[in-house]
Amino acid sequence: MTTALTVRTEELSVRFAGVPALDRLDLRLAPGKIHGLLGRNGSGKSTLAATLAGFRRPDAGRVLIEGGDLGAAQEPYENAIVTSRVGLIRESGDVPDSVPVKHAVRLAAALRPYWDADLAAELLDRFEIPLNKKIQKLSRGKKSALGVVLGLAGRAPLTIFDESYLGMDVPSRNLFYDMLLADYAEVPRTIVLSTHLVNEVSTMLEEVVILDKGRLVTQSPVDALRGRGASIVGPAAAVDEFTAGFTVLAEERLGGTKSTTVLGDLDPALLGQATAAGLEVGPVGLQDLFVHLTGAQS
Ligand SMILES: Nc1ncnc2c1ncn2[C@@H]1O[C@H](COP(=O)(O)OP(=O)(O)OP(=O)(O)O)[C@@H](O)[C@H]1O
Repeated sequence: MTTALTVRTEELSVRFAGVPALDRLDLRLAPGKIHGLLGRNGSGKSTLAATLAGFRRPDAGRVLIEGGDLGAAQEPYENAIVTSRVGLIRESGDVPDSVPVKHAVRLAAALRPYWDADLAAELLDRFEIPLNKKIQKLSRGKKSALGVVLGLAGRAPLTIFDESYLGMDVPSRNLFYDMLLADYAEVPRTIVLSTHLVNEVSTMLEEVVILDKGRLVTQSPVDALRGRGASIVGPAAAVDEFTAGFTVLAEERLGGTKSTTVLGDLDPALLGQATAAGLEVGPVGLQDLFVHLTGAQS
């Protein structure tokens, strides 16, 4: 039985040639949730993922992983007990690619204490990955899919997908999201999805960590983040009048109808005004907030 792990970082810093890739991060990833690790290119997502998985030693501060069958908090670096329970799936694959797929599957089965062979067989079949083909002969998408299969079937109590599915086409990515959600419902574990495809994963996420230039921008439950703003939809003139005093994150127009995303709290009085003006008020999109918080261009 897999048991989810809790992750904490304390003042975690990682530097390359003196330049910080992670800068004094204090995080807590609650057990048994799907966390989005979001950030623009170079914001430190891969460095954080590798450090959580024990692939990299912090330059300062520390990573602590606890709970499940690990018990008390332990640091992952050079710790075989912890690293066998943490699955990091990167696009590079991290498997020797001169061997056939079935060898990589056997190796993963031997290394992963919670490996599920039936799930692996089902996933290899669903993603149409040929068992006898050498990994180096697989297409980029199939290589990514193999990484995803090994990551899901490993059922590691902390499983981190570091943009490992980006090489896959849309139907394959959708299959990955469906299989992840189905298996997570059956065997809860702590999942981290590192990505900049915010829209694609936003409905799956329960918690979000946003990095920018190695710093923590925010860590928050998704619902709380969505509550930081609102989208106002209705006749363009009425939307413009209502949103005049707000910080606008995004605007979209279709004929006479407009949708404007604003930052700020809409109290009941304002919500009443919006309804009276014939406007619809919805939660803010995660992508719009991400763009705003990281200064990215959509
Ligand atoms: N091995 C390395 N040597 C030197 N600098 C590195 C190394 N790995 C990462 N960096 C630097 O650390 C910073 C963070 O990189 P990182 O790969 O963690 O970001 P990321 O958010 O995963 O980016 P992306 O979305 O582009 O994959 C960047 O400035 C990058 O250039």
